[in-house]
Amino acid sequence: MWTKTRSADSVPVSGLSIYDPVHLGIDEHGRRVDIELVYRNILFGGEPGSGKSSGLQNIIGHASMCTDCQLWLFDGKQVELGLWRSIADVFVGPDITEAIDRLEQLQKEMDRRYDELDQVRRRKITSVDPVDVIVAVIDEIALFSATLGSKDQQEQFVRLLRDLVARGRAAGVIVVAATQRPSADIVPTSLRDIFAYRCAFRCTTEASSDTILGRGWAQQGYSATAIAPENLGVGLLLAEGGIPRRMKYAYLTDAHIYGLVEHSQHLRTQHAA
Ligand SMILES: Nc1ncnc2c1ncn2[C@@H]1O[C@H](COP(=O)(O)OP(=O)(O)OP(=O)(O)O)[C@@H](O)[C@H]1O
Repeated sequence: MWTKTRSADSVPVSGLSIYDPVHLGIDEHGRRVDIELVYRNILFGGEPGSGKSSGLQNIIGHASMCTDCQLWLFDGKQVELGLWRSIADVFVGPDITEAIDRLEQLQKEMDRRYDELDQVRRRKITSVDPVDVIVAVIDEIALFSATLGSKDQQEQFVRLLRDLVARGRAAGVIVVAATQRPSADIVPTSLRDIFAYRCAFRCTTEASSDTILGRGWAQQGYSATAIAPENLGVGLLLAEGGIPRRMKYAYLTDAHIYGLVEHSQHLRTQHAA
């Protein structure tokens, strides 16, 4: 059982809250990298096979151990997030119509929460409120915004995504998104800039790296092109107002995920009882 006096290098696996820091990995000095995800969003980008899913899996792993959040998984590739399917509150495969329906549902829920907050003259939900934080994980953005469906549907998907990233935070809607196509058509500046956390895994060009981190970082020496192809799971993590931090993500094997899923089912059943 996790207690607040745990040692600095252990990672709690039970009794977590989505309001707790989320462990992602270690930096190049061997220090833990934990992020405050609540009230924020995170974007992962990098070439195929660079390790982006280890970023997603760590966040889902944390959320799976929390009884104060819902997991909404949008898996354009169907198999990337599939291991978590049995504990997901919503699971959308490569189906643009369903993805749009679900994002609209999230948008309505966000607006409903803002109406309620407004009525009680508050600006954001907190851990004492009896509402779940919703963690919406989208892998891969490009499949929904540029590959599946019609142009109209793709544009609608991007509009909804942008609105949720821009306005969802205080209403307890967190967007975690990944793309293996870090280009301006998939991640326009207006979308990129509203993610508080951005992480670039290995990229082939400085322009791609800047597409994720923000213009100018490559010129200042922070380019994900410098990550060697064999350094899987290494990324440059940028937090609002900071400088990119090179880090290595913790890696969850399939066996770890099976274990977490089983434990999560147990936690959720206990919580519902
Ligand atoms: N943090 C990590 N530590 C060690 N190895 C890793 C790590 N992350 C990924 N790998 C290795 O790299 C392989 C590819 O990683 P992963 O599937 O996460 O890449 P990806 O960027 O999500 O790929 P895609 O763009 O196809 O979704 C994994 O199967 C694993 O072997």
